[in-house]
Amino acid sequence: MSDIDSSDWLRPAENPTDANAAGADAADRRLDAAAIAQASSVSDEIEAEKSSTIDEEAAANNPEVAEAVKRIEALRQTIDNIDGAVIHLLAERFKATAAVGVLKAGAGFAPADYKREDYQIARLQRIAIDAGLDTNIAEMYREFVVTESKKRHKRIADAGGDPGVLDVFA
Ligand SMILES: C=C(O[C@@H]1C=C(C(=O)O)C=C[C@H]1O)C(=O)O
Repeated sequence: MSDIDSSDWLRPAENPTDANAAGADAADRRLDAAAIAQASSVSDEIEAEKSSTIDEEAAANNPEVAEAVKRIEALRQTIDNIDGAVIHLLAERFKATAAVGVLKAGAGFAPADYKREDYQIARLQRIAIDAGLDTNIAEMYREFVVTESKKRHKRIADAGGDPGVLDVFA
């Protein structure tokens, strides 16, 4: 059984510095709790807005709307393909990190490796900039997957290195 306390590995973000600031340390780019809270309050606002269902009927009497509907439908097919690919990639990522969790539990390593995380933060920021992606999105993605992966490492360690406790380990 692991005696690792979650406060040792679920490190709170240390710094509210703008994630886009050039030259900031990796630790400065970590999302802080306030940024996460702000992002979720914005999504609550969006949630509260009205929703529209786009369908052929709405476009029936207006060729401009009909054209917009056609383009939205084509873009949605691309969006659906991307979402499917992302889920496949996440499945593979969590299988790999679960396998790392088994090795760490066997070797007596803690779930977190902050040196590795700092490398990942800096790398993903560079990739996001090159790709034209908001660097906050890259950091939100990283924060999500790494936090989930460490939770699973802890579960594996608590189960004596048994990955059977996870539903994602193939
Ligand atoms: C998977 C690992 O464990 C943790 C999870 C990481 C991840 O999900 O990429 C990265 C570093 C660690 O804090 C690892 O050490 O490689």
